[in-house]
Amino acid sequence: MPVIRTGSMRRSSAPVPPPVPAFTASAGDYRLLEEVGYGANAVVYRAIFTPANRVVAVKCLDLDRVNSNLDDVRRETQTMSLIGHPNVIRSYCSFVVDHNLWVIMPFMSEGSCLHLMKIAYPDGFDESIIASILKETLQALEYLHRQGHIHRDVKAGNILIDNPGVVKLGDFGVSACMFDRGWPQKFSSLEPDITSSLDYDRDKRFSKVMLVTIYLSKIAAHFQLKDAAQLALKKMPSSEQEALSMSEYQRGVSAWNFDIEDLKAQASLIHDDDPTELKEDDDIANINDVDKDVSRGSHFGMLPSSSGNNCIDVLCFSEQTSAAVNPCQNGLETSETLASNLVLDGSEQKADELRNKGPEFDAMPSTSNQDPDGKIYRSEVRQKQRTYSGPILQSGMRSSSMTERGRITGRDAGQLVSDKQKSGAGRNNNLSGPLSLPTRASANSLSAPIRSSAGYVGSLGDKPKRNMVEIKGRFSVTSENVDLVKVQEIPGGSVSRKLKEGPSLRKSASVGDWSQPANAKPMSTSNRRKELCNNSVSASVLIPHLQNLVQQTAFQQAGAGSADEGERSLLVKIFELQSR
Ligand SMILES: Nc1ncnc2c1ncn2[C@@H]1O[C@H](COP(=O)(O)OP(=O)(O)OP(=O)(O)O)[C@@H](O)[C@H]1O
Repeated sequence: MPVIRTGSMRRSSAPVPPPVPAFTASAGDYRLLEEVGYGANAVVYRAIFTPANRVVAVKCLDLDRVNSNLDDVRRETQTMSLIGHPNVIRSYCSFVVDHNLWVIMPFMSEGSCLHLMKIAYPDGFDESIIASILKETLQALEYLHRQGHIHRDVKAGNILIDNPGVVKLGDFGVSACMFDRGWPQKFSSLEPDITSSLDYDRDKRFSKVMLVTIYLSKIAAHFQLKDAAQLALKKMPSSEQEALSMSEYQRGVSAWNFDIEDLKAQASLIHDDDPTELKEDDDIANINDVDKDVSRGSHFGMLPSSSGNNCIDVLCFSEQTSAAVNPCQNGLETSETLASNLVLDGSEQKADELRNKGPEFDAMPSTSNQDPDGKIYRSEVRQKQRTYSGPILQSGMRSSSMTERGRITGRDAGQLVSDKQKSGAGRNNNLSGPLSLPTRASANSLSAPIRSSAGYVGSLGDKPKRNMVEIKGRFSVTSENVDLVKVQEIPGGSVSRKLKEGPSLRKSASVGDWSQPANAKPMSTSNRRKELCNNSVSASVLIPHLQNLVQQTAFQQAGAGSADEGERSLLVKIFELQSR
């Protein structure tokens, strides 16, 4: 039984392939063995290339059947022969035999993901396996997109696996070249409903986001096939079951619930001339560089700009905030420093707010008694804050390795995913793909809801435009992390209001007792600094947590429409947090 070993999918551990012999375009040189798969237009055989005694796959396309669409055949063979990427299957050569076109390609011994699921993983792959396969598949897609190709048929049956765990994307039968008829048309033909009337200049970043998301959602939906066991038993599904399966797939895809206008609006906020922005073509490539950035402290390879950019990058913000609220480690930075940072980045209003709250913030009561091991805790804070701020790195992803998490987490993709999550959170918590929502549904109180530039606020239907402008860049989170009042602004937030006003606040405050006591005396600057040094840890930890709780509760409320239930769950989560 084939085993997918996620670790073995790393290229470094893959054995060096033998040199490719000169394959000939002569049918006599190939001995067809067994049939290994078939699709709409082709049968695929395992075969031996006898001159070199080399195992290959021969895809026999029935030209009679594809007669009406020879262009597609030409495109497929052309594309495959030009491919040069370890995650994309290439063709060694192709030639016509009778009414068939033979395409000679590397033999992928484990077959397709669909095939594997049928025979060995009837309930679908584990999340870690999915993550690995997705990573490799995204690399393939990133390469293809750079070359101007759109695959248009990404599915489990077209993701092929070789013995040491090599993943290759195959089947270019319906792929499109962006340079053929102009980009927008091609892109529209990918997902006509979604991409009508795209303007290349305005929407190019959006397009990248869309492509990645569409692919992710489709792949994820495929990996969640639940009828694979039945197929494995070679039972034909009944028409009802087939319909059910199809609807499951469609839900898997549509659960992303694309809000095109919102995405376009966000895309248009990103300035391409910003030096800190990635080049357009580097967006997806950046996905692969995440690991390196993690070690440098910037998860997504997006560095914050101090020049008022509109970069949607909550992560980098979190870095600044961590620093700012950890004066012990980074020199003394108080609310004034935070405010300056905000001004630097063009968020004067937030800066003013923060200045006004400066004494409050600076004089937060001590929790040092409750945190005797403050230093260690503080160092954890930095890490945790980073994690919370990542657009896609949330609770479930934390359980898998940072490497895999990061690689699947592009800034734009994550942002879009977060948008989809926020918009669909109330309805379809389980449908947005195994990489995020299932874990989110079961998220504990510490998991950060995925955030985007548009923010959860907009997603809940309260003045999305205003919120988007407020939240763009990294400042929204900054102010929320240090400014508890911000929590109150969450719409539908009867819970948050209660959190502030009601006894539950007092209770939850016992976690870190971070609220300013009414009778607190003003402290001297040095005391305040010491206190801040101690308190900032709990404040920086607690506030985002509580905020996340509130967000989650707000999501739940939006879905369930039950304030009481949301409040109860909030209390439960606060209790969990407290006990940690
Ligand atoms: N190189 C290969 N090595 C091993 N198996 C392969 C290879 N290529 C294809 N297969 C198997 O054959 C099946 C059909 O191949 P392919 O998808 O290329 O055919 P198709 O007719 O283009 O299919 P579709 O209906 O998706 O268009 C795949 O799902 C896979 O199981």
